[in-house]
Amino acid sequence: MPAPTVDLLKNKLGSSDAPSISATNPAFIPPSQPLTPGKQLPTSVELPVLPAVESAKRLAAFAAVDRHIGLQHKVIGIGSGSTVPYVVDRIVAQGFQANKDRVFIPTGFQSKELIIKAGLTLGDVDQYATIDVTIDGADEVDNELNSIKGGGACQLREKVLAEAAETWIIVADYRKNSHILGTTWKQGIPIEVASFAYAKVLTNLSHMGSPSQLPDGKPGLTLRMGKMKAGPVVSDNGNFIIDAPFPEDMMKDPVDLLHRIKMLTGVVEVGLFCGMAKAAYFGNEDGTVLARLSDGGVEKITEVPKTPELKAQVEESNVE
Ligand SMILES: O=C(CO)[C@H](O)[C@H](O)COP(=O)(O)O
Repeated sequence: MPAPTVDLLKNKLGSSDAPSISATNPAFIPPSQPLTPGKQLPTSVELPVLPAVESAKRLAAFAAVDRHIGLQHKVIGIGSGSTVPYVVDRIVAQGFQANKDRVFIPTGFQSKELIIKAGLTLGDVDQYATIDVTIDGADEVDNELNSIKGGGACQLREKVLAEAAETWIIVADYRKNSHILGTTWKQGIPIEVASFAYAKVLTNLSHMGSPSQLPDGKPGLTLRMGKMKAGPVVSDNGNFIIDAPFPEDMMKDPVDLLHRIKMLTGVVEVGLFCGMAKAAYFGNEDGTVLARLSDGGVEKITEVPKTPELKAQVEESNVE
């Protein structure tokens, strides 16, 4: 493993004259907390008050980091979306000692920026083919912890990092917790395609049963178009994105659907992640977190501490 940029980390994480920048909001600069061994540890951290859904995302992210990112985890995958910045915030809150010899692998432009702005060490999956833990968001999660991903058009790298990870964890708010995929995420399965092949793949998907219009009159099978940009969305990998909804009876068997779509020539990756997650954490509006595990176990976490316990443990053990 290459040596981490300790000086950069110290600046961002540990020194009192360089306050850490919040990954959630780069413009929010919390009071600096010296993390130097031997200094008194802060007992609590004031977290910004957030709207209910944001607070739910933050809780899920904090609980997942606390449970799955320990000192032994040195190569960590960072997913994409609006929940993941809280994952980075919590990792940063574990402190300098915990982070100084870790490397972080992004799933796209957004998470790369998060990693860099947090002062963490950036790596890539071509350097680290095996990742200890990847934590990522999801657009919807079913009973079996299968998920739809790609709302942010990052599903190719997200799936590579999910597959490379020994442990892949989902973080989301309560709205993503479903029985059957497509119940709440109605815009369809995000499919990354080679740009020149999009028209052929659209035709293939239509023949497979993806409707051009939804029952409520909203658009069905579509090439995803840019906002504030004329033309289609182009992924971080230079490809187009198709959103393909399917009827409920087809969504009930996401593994079969995944295999059928993946076999279409021109498809690069499908935003169906089946049988990959070890656990999913759903933050609730009431301040609790629902953890659903791949073995079918369910746990309600009633309290997520403001400060990660790991930070105190590591720093206490380093007190001179
Ligand atoms: O798959 C994704 C990006 O491609 C995201 O993880 C997914 O869209 C969830 O995002 P958010 O946390 O904003 O709900």
